[in-house]
Amino acid sequence: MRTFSFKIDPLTGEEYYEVYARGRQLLNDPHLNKASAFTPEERATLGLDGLLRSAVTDLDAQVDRAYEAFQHKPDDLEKYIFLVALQDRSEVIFYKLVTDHLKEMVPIVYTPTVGTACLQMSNIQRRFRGIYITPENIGHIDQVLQNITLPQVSLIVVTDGERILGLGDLGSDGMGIPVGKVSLYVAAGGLHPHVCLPVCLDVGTNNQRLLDDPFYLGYRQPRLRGEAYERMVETFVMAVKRHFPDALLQWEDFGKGTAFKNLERYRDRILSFNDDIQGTGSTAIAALMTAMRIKQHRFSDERYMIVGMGQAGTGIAMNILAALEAEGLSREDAASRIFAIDMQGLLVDDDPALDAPQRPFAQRRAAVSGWTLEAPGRIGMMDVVRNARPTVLVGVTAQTGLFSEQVLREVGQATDRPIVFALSNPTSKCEATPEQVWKATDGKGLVATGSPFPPMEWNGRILRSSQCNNMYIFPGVGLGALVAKASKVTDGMLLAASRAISGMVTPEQEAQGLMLPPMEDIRRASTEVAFAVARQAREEGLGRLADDAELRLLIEKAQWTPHFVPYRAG
Ligand SMILES: O=C([O-])CC(=O)C(=O)O
Ligand SMILES: [Mg+2]
Repeated sequence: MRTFSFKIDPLTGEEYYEVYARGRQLLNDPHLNKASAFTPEERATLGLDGLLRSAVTDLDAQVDRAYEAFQHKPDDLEKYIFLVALQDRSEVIFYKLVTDHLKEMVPIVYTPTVGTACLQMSNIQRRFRGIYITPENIGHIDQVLQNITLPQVSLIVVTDGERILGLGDLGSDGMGIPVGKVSLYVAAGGLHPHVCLPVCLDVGTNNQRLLDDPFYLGYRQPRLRGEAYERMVETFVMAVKRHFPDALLQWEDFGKGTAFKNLERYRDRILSFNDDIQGTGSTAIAALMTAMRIKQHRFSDERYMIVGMGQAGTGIAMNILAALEAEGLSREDAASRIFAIDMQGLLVDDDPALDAPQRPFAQRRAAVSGWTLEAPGRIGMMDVVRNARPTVLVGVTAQTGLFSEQVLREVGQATDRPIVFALSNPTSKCEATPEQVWKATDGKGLVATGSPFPPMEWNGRILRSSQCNNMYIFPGVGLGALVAKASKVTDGMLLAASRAISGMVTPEQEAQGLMLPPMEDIRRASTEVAFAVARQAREEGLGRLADDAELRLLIEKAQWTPHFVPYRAG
């Protein structure tokens, strides 16, 4: 049942909510609760008399008070728990706090702390957010979607929890990730919290720790697989299409096998994209575009080693391939510059075990048959480093410290400015810290990581690493696609997003080694991405036919900043 409607006073043009909820119900609804900021008039007319303490404060004072309490929390997990509890009390106070202190808050509500939280979700969770769909309730999915109390659903982030960050299968404890992504859609992208829905497809888990944990709150079964799984996803997607035909669906942290399938199966059928394949791939290529400017190189001047051909590795490899082809290289010539390593070692074209996403990135056997190997057989990372002498290193393996000092040193000798992307999340899974890269390369490495790291002083200079995280892409892509009323998210739209992000990096930032805008600029970055995406959608004939100025205005109008709207009793 609706608890309020958004209205505009025809006489004054004032925006307000006509509120049907009263008293405790109002205070218990995080979308409506203003807590001590309810005005005396609202208190009198909405049944709040006596339910609040005497003082009437404004939003700024509420945020100051919350920030003070936040700072007293002893560690990051406690800070996370505090912020989630605040969000459960009042979305507006929560988002105002997060946007006012973005740099400090993002690593708590998002990567890396959200990873720590997901590892203990069943123990720390107080209230549930979003919706959980299981093999038991998928049969009445229409009822489930009717239980959503949001006034409108425009944006859905969905996971099945199989590959949460670099932490693996966390079942529905992984719901922390869609919740965290939604926080960035609002704080960075500017979407209204009333239109964003986190969803967990709780199909069970193969994580024995969770299955054995008496406190685990998820669907306590081994993962649903095969046709039954695919049927469930199809039923979900069709229900989304029926109930929220204009919404954008973001696929998040699925396992590799299902992620590629879902993306291909649905990318032309509904407005959707995969954050881990396309979002991470687009952010990485944006950072590489900047790196080429810094080095005054073309993509074809570099040799690329990608370790870990999961979703991120494959997405990045596809974008590098496209960038090389855009410089005029043939597909074959372009692919020969990419050395992709997965479980079996370097991907080589005579390996019968290659899967479809790996195949375009396999080296020709003839190209590597003359290599000197550490041991015959499998071609390992060190063999590639020694023989191919890569100048760009991308790690997406969830293997902590994989890029050893020796690897980094050798790459440092292959080029003036080695480019090292150690992208696994959270911090505990990083392949190499920026400090390790700089120490091994005499401060010359251009470094990006998935989780944030502090800068470092080196011979009197400040060196900075970039947080190459899909947070630079997804909020703006979602906003831009929605504002443009695009029917799908295309590769062209994602490329436009990457160009916009790279274009924001200033020469001063480049001089410090930054390849992406600093995190403090994430809101502006999202606006630029949204504009680039909407414009590209128009160029491709998939979006609104508005001119650039109109698109800018539409985006500006769509972006919400946290504030309270006056309430009138309805
Ligand atoms: O959530 C993040 O920080 C980036 C991401 O999508 C992942 O690591 O799966
Ligand atoms: Mg992800």
